[in-house]
Amino acid sequence: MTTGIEFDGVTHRFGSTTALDSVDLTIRPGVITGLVGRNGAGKSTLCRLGAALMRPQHGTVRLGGRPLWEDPDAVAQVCLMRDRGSGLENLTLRSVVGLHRTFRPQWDEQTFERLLRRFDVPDHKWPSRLSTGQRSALRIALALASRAEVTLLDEVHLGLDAVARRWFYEEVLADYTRHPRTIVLSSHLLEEIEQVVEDVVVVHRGRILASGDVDTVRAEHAVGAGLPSLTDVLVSLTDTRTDPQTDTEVTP
Ligand SMILES: Nc1ncnc2c1ncn2[C@@H]1O[C@H](COP(=O)(O)OP(=O)(O)OP(=O)(O)O)[C@@H](O)[C@H]1O
Repeated sequence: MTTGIEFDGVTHRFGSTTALDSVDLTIRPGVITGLVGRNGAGKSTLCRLGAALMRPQHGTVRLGGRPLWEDPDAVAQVCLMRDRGSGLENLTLRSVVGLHRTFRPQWDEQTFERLLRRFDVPDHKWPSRLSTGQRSALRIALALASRAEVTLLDEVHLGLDAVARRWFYEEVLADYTRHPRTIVLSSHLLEEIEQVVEDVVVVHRGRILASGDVDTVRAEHAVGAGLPSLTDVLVSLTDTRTDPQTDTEVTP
């Protein structure tokens, strides 16, 4: 059985910044969801709360209906991989793999080793000595081989070159097809993830402006003939400018 994530009235602030504002959202179980939004929209905050890295200040995050923060078993079902701050830098590769072997019950060593080979990641170096793209590939290999019920990939592929990004999308789809589960891809590369995701969530200034299956969200924002791209949708929802006459924001 696959598990989804529910955010129920979640508000989270950092000082005077409201990163998430009364968010009600369901990430459907067993689906690949794209999490999109402009810089500072709240995507990483959603991911961190979805992996219980932080406790929501208001509201509840649930995994398969169970409050996540209070439930260590549920937390163990979530794998969040980010482009930074995952602690890789201070460990040897052997220790990193050892931790995954211990704490990820579905850990698949063969998949991990195959992905390191495909992305040409040297396995004799400390993660801190890898290039940016090699470190991204290592994180991707760790996340996919973990086979967690819920996998959150927060901008994890940004360091990859164009060819490696194509492999990344192939690998995510292939692994998902063999082992269907809930995967969230947070990314600014909208045209690329559009090929891979089934659902999309648009976040802006801590609020959810649109969510649902990609074609429905695109159809809801169609202007003329044909469906707009996800970039068009994001622009139409968030491109605010200031009117110099009134000093107020206008949306085109
Ligand atoms: N640790 C923190 N301390 C203070 N403010 C923070 C912290 N983390 C996030 N914020 C603020 O919360 C808001 C949401 O940030 P978040 O990182 O979730 O956005 P994002 O959508 O992931 O952005 P980006 O696409 O630029 O990575 C931003 O205004 C950010 O400055």
